[in-house]
Amino acid sequence: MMRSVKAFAPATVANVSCGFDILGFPIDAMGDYVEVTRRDRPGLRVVSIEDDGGKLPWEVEKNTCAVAIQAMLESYGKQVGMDIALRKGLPLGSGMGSSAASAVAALVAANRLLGDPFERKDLLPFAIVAEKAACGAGHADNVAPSLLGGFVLIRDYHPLDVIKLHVPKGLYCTLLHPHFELNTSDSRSVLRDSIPLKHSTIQSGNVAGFVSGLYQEDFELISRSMRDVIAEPYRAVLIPGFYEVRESLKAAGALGMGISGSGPTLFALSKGSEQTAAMAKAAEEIYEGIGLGVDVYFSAINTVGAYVLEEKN
Ligand SMILES: Nc1ncnc2c1ncn2[C@@H]1O[C@H](COP(=O)(O)OP(=O)(O)OP(=O)(O)O)[C@@H](O)[C@H]1O
Ligand SMILES: N[C@@H](CCO)C(=O)O
Repeated sequence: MMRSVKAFAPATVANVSCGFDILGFPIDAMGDYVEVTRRDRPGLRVVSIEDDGGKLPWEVEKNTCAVAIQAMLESYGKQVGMDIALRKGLPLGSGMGSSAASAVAALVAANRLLGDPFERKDLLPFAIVAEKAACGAGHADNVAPSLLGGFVLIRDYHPLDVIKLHVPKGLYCTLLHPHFELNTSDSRSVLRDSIPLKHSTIQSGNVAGFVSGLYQEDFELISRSMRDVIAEPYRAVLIPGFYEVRESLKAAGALGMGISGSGPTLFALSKGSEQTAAMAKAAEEIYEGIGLGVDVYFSAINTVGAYVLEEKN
């Protein structure tokens, strides 16, 4: 019987401009690490949290690692005692799916500790419960790609219908993380409850175009489809320099760009990695001008999702 398991879950870009709450992909560049260790008594404990600046909750009903594992154990039907150790590789409130990565890494580790009773896709509802605990909304467009890898479409939430999409060769992602926090719940609160019919038409056309572009490996179609009329117009005002950075990234060769998840990180897709240095330089100059530090990450699209790093007997 396994005594402890450590797993990694990648950061994710949710929405991908046109797919609000229904589209996302993971990146290779970074993620969260969770180790779960069996204990003699039933019950979960968060025993360590590193690299969170002391900001994350240790309570099992609040930390997404524990919330997710608890939901899994309820479905498993047996209370197994586990100690949970979390190392944050992702900045908080960044728009890179940080709460999701914690939950997914915890689930993959705990599932393996139990001998993998759940298939990968069957862990998703437990991760959604955790996401709801963290930001008030049970959106799956961070947890699903972090768990499954590649572009993932959430066709429906009730019941869950999640589809892994084709990843074209040579598609590359640049992430720009300006140094301030924007919580998902805050940037969801600026959104409208209803959208005009014409916006629904525009958005549906673009999400269909984007998915077709992936399968046809048609980078021009992907580029044309990266437009968001639902969330971006309301959220852009929360992100200093958004429109300037957008113009500079496009001029430097991005296929398209947008807000990663709920921001403030911005992402750009490109064909290959040749343009990424120019994109980063252009954006860095703009952020410097507005007095904001920025971290830049380059990554291929992660196609495998979360994985087990280490098992101890
Ligand atoms: N392991 C965790 N347990 C509990 N809360 C967490 C955990 N990791 C992050 N959070 C919190 O969850 C909230 C949701 O933010 P999160 O950091 O996931 O958003 P994000 O990185 O901006 O991602 P996105 O916009 O892509 O959802 C933040 O308040 C963050 O501090
Ligand atoms: N789809 C979610 C993702 C949050 O990362 C949102 O845009 O609020």
